Amino acid sequence: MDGDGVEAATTAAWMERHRQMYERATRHPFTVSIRDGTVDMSAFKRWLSQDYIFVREFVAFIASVLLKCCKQAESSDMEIILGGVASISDELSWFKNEATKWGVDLASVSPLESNSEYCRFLQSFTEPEISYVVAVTTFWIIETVYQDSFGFCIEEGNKTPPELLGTCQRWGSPEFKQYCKSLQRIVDRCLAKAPADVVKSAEEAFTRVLQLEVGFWEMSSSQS
Ligand SMILES: Cc1ncc(CN)c(N)n1
Repeated sequence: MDGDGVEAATTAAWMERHRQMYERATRHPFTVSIRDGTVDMSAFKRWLSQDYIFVREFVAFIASVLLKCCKQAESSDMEIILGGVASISDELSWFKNEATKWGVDLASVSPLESNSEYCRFLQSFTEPEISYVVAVTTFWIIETVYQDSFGFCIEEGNKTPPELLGTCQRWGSPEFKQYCKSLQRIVDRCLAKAPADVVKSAEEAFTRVLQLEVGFWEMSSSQS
């Protein structure tokens, strides 16, 4: 509690507690190399093709968050999460267009190990035992890592190659930042009412996403 008796936001406290891990996920050498203009284009293309596979799995994940939301949450949450479902269709088309632009054949791509691991994690959310609070926390931090990572690539002083600005704006835009903020408000509201064991599981999911995101960037940079 702060001096006014208001509960400090839990997500802000986690960001502080796990700051190093958060920085590793959002200031990874791969995305920093986009910002400083030294990105290896074969790594970029690998990221693009692997992320297309990820996003296809992410569709089912968001659908599972929406389902849990409809069963357990306030109706205003549903409209925000539904916005995420709507924009994912656009995201898939975007990946297909980019792949054509970069000469990447999406049909011949198989998931690399770190991607498969992340996809298995997403699939685990279809289990009905996983609560809405943990699921929406996971959704928020997955989106936030991309928002922060790519937002940095278009901040002042960037040397991002012009042909990659569209990619960075996709997740770094002020609109997407606002979307992530609205998810964060949902998460904080839910966590404030959740029992301690659920808050603990949500924090574990938060740190797990940060690890998986680092693994995803590493895989993109090095094909491991
Ligand atoms: C690995 C990963 N993490 C997050 C996002 C953002 N939807 C993404 N496309 N891919």
